[in-house]
Order: sequence, then C-alpha cells, then structure tokens
Amino acid sequence: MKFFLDTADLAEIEEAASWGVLAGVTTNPTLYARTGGKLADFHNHIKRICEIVDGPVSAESVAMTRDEMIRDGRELAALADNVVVKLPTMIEGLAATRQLSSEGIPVNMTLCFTVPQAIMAARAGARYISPFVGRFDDISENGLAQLEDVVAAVNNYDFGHEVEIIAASVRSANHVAQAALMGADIATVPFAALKKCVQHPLTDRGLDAFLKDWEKVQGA
Ligand SMILES: O=P(O)(O)OC[C@H]1O[C@](O)(CO)[C@@H](O)[C@@H]1O
Repeated sequence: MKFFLDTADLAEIEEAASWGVLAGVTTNPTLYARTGGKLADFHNHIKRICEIVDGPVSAESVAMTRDEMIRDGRELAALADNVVVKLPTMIEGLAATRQLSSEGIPVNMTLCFTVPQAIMAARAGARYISPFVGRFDDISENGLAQLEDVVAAVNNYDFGHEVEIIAASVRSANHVAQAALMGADIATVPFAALKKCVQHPLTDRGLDAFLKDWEKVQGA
C-alpha cells in the first residue's frame, strides 16, 4: 500500500514529505477552502503542492458538465506533470474521464461508493478510483466492508490500463490497516491520522526503557 496525504495544507505536505513515505497527495474543494485560499490562487496552490510532492497530486474540478470538466481537466493537467484530475463518479464525470484519459491525462474518480460505480469508473479510463470509507461509517453503514467489495470486484478484471484503488475518506490508523489487509493500492490519509499510523504506546514505552538503560551504560 502507498500512503497519500489527504490535505491542501502546504505545511502538512512539507512535513509529511520529509518523512520519506509520502507517495502522493489528494485535495478536494473542502480541503482547499480550509486553507483559506481563494479561487484566484487555486492553480498556484496546486503547482506548489506538485513541486513539494514527488508523486501524483489530485486536483478536483467542480464543473457539472462534461465539457466544463474536460476544459478544467486540461487546465489542471497543464499545471504540472504530476497533476491528476479528480472528477465525480456521475455520468458527466464518466464521459469527461473517457476523453481526458484518451488524451493521456490521468483521472481520479471520486465520490465512489459502490461496486458498479467503481467498475464504470475503471471502464471509462480512470487511473485511480476513490471509494469512500468514513462517510459510510457516518451514516451507520460499514465503510470498510464497502471498500472490500470494491477492491475485490475491481481486481476481478483487466481494464487494459493500470487502475489503482485509493481508500478515501479515511479517518483512522485502523481504516489504513484494514485497507492494506484487503489489498487497497493506496490510502489517502489526513495528516493527524497519518501521524497515528507510525505511533504505538508500546513503541513509546520501549523507547523510553532503552533510553533509560542507555543512561546507566553512560554513567558506568
Ligand atoms: O469524508 P472526508 O473525510 O471528508 O473525506 C473525503 C474524501 O474525498 C476525497 O476528496 C476523495 O479523493 C479525499 O480528499 C477524501 O479522502
């Protein structure tokens, strides 16, 4: 499994990139709005993320028609070589994905919740598919079980191009663990949850004991 960071916050991206495990970034309109950024700065912001991250950076179109999505997608893809255009899993999104992927522009289909949606996204040429986990949990359904179904179904077929599943709407280290066990290719994780993925109380306790014992050696 690869780790993507799910944020538009430049400080978080710089910090996580320094850890040596970051393979990409996903953004969405909510995450960009959270940075306080304005529309006029959006393209520069994406460019900046693309400079920091050595890997795919998803930038989302908020267009609702295929023609607008295609126009947005071409503009976003022109910002940097590592831009991935994020489009919603809906009819217009499928049509735009078909066109953009035929032009060699990678698309991440987002807001994917079901197996048929995921298969259709892959058939339309999506390079990445983002099934959401946490938002199912939010409505008292089992997000991990839904993700497991999508992973199994997509892995049944050869779509004639590489397709990677991004476990999205991830809220915890347990979501990441379960996504890895079921074979999701990527987890896109918010900064706080990504930090928790490397932490464990027994690691802290063990480190504490080693440091204390080392002090004894130095004092001897
Ligand atoms: O449910 P949440 O935590 O808002 O997550 C939404 C998800 O949507 C995405 O836009 C999907 O790619 C990710 O940025 C994020 O993982």
